[in-house]
Amino acid sequence: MKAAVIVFPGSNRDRDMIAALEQVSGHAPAIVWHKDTEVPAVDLIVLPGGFSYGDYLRSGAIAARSPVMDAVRAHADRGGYVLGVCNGFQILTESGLLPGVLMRNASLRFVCRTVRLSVDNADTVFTRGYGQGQVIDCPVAHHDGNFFTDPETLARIEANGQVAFRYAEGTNPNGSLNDIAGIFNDSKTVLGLMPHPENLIESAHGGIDGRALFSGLMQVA
Ligand SMILES: NC(=O)CC[C@H](N)C(=O)O
Repeated sequence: MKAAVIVFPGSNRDRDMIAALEQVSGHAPAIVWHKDTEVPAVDLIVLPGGFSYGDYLRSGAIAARSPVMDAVRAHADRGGYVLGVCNGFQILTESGLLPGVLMRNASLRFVCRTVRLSVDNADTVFTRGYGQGQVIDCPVAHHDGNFFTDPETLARIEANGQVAFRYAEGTNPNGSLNDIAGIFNDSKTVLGLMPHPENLIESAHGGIDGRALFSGLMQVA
């Protein structure tokens, strides 16, 4: 599995993501600046967390229009894997690669804590390291994580197995519709999620529940 991590001005989880990918796969990912117009030939492109462009306008809105995003879209159109975490998820919705929007948290507060997630669809490349319905710990740190969409799109996402993770056990930190924490595109090759699995990779992090996402992904040649 070859991976590339895109870095935007204001990304701050890029180093954590690079470390997680390297630790689980044994290979350092390519690092691509958002102004580049080409991404090396890789299996997986990752949009990391952070505050791209200071979250001005809307979180992820300006990054979604960065020069590199045409190459990310072309990769996704070819069926290449794309993972967006937190600000990366926001960039994926803002660029139309995933449906819905991420609104301000219902509390109007920045939330930084560990939540519980249930794995809603374990039959994908991203989630096959988990059991169906498995409940895991995962940290969140965001102010715009409140997933929202129109009723027709929500029904389609639900019917098509596009919900990857749901906040479990009353831990929804932001008011997301149907407790949605992460979704896939229609073909399950693009995943966006608000929690940070890259921050639960080794026991020094306080747990390793995020590791199976990366080890499952790395099974791709
Ligand atoms: N940790 C992050 O990626 C933060 C995401 C985003 N800037 C927010 O606060 O909503």
